[in-house]
Amino acid sequence: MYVKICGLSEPEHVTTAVEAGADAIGFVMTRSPRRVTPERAAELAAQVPPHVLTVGVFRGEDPETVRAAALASGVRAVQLHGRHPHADFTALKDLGGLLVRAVDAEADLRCGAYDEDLLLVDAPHAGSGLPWDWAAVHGRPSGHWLLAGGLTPANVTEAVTAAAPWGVDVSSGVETSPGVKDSSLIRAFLKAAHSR
Ligand SMILES: O=C(O)c1ccccc1NCC(=O)[C@H](O)[C@H](O)COP(=O)(O)O
Repeated sequence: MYVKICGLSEPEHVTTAVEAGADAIGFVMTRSPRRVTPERAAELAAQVPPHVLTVGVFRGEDPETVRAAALASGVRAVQLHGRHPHADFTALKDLGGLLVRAVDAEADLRCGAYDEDLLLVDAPHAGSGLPWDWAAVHGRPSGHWLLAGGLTPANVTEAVTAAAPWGVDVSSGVETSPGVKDSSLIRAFLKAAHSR
């Protein structure tokens, strides 16, 4: 099971996630309690070995703003939340990194429909930490896709059984309060997800 830990802002938590076997790490560079500047994301990304994907997370910014932040931070993937048109993905293709399209269950769930490499199927309000009806997407997305939204160390097994995703993504579920990550929760989430 592919696991992405999102919304990291402290070096300690980046180290924990890498050592506990995360496949990808996300840095939120849009309005959020987890927001980091591109410069801070660059410092954190410099700690990450090449086998772990670094992802810049955005919502609603225009492609040029996303491009500038991605280049300044050095992330190897860009994750776009919100109703971005196909053209925004096309415009970012030449960055050379992976493109992640983050959507809710009502959207087009064909991975690649917008030239993205990976689909992230999230709760209607990304980053809220609220669980949703994961079973509603069972068998619907095509290609490589991550399940997100309200996952925790305690419920990730149930969520994976319900939705049968290729991978999972967590942020709020490994926090003690919005934006404050916890190393023991990060380890517990990775252990539970990898036991699937
Ligand atoms: O984390 C945020 O505050 C955020 C704000 C705006 C767009 C995206 C945001 N987060 C995305 C993620 O961290 C994950 O992709 C996912 O939504 C995590 O969900 P959850 O575990 O429920 O926090």
